[in-house]
Amino acid sequence: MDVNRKTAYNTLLEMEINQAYSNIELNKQIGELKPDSPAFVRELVYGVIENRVYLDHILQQLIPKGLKGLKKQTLTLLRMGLYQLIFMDSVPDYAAVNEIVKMARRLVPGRDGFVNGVLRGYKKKKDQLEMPDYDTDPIEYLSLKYSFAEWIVKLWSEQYGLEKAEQLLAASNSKPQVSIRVNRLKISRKDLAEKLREKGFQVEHGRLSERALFVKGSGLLDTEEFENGLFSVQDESSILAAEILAPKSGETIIDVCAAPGGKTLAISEIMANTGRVLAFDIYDHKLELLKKEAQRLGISIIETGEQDGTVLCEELIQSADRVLVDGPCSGLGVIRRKPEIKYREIEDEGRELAEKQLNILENASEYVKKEGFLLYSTCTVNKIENAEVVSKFLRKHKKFELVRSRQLLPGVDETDGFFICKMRRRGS
Ligand SMILES: C[S@@+](CC[C@H](N)C(=O)[O-])C[C@H]1O[C@@H](n2cnc3c(N)ncnc32)[C@H](O)[C@@H]1O
Repeated sequence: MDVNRKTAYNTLLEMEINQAYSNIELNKQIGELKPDSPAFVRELVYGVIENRVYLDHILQQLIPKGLKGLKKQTLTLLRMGLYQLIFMDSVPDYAAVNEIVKMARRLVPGRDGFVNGVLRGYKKKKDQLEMPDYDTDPIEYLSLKYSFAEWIVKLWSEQYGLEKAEQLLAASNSKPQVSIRVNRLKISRKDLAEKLREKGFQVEHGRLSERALFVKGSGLLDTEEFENGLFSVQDESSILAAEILAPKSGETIIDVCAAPGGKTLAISEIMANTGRVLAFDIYDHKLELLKKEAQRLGISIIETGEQDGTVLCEELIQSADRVLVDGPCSGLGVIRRKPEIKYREIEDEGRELAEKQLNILENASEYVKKEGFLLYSTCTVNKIENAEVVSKFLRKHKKFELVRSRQLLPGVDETDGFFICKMRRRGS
């Protein structure tokens, strides 16, 4: 069996069966099976993930009984075969079909004839396949054009209008630029930019943050600058969130949903590693990465602890100058990095998550000292989880006032889709 396609198959099947994350699973499978062409594997895996809704729409038309009764193994092979036939010009059609049929013979015995028939059926029927029409059903049309679950297209068109929703869909399918946060405890932005340029990287200044750089070139994480903690890879939106929180040296900061720690570390750098940063998360093991990164960056002011943000911790009441709530969310702002989010189902368009987010925010607000600040952020583009959570909070908690709020959008701000809302606790 072709090791490249087998690696892609294992990754896609694990995602299908166990909801594995694409990047983690792909790296694991590449490490174990050692394919000859990791680039081919990546293209096939991400191609299938990014086009899954479209591929399934075509398969529905080729399989009279529909996809519901198919084994996950068979469906995965069909998606891989169809993706190669439609999108991979480098693979001849006969190879796309034959290789997948060979795999079917081994992996789903007895179903190879069916797989062969469906893939050959595509070649015969491809000009007769039906596509929805924008004027008749714009939601279904956009869902297929950009290969997104219909519920997301509907949600964005209700919240932003059809035109802006389409911009968001297109931008979410684009590749993000690599952005890094300069560790100004160790080096200035200008000096780091120079060092990286000397090594052949293309470097530009960030657009929103004074400590961000955009870097193009391969091997960034193999540089001595990375090893020595001169920078971290982080989207500019997250760096901006830490800058808007504006922590000062010597203050006490609480980060209630801190792992894996990107913002906690940015906050500590802004504080010049002076003061106290309490970093909590519900999963203790996820805080290990934060501790390791703190060492690499030369940060010593972070104290970590396992704590459920939905439970009020009495000891922390009014103990912090600033509190960050970067809570769990639907992730609709980071589809550029995690394309599988395009077809994940989320309970009640995010309303269930919003209840949890509000609960965590309310507890966290108790930790803020008088005249201190509270920052709520998410990596999603969904008003139910963003503006609505904050409005509910502010309506109920009159001792807090809004300072500023901003929804960053891919395609507009060239960042992840990211929501930042800063509030202040009144003095009396
Ligand atoms: C968006 S991530 C945080 C990212 C982090 N702030 C950063 O910048 O790297 C949300 C985090 O919330 C944590 N989480 C989920 N439910 C929680 C809860 N009830 N209490 C505390 N943390 C929770 C998750 O484990 C996850 O690490």
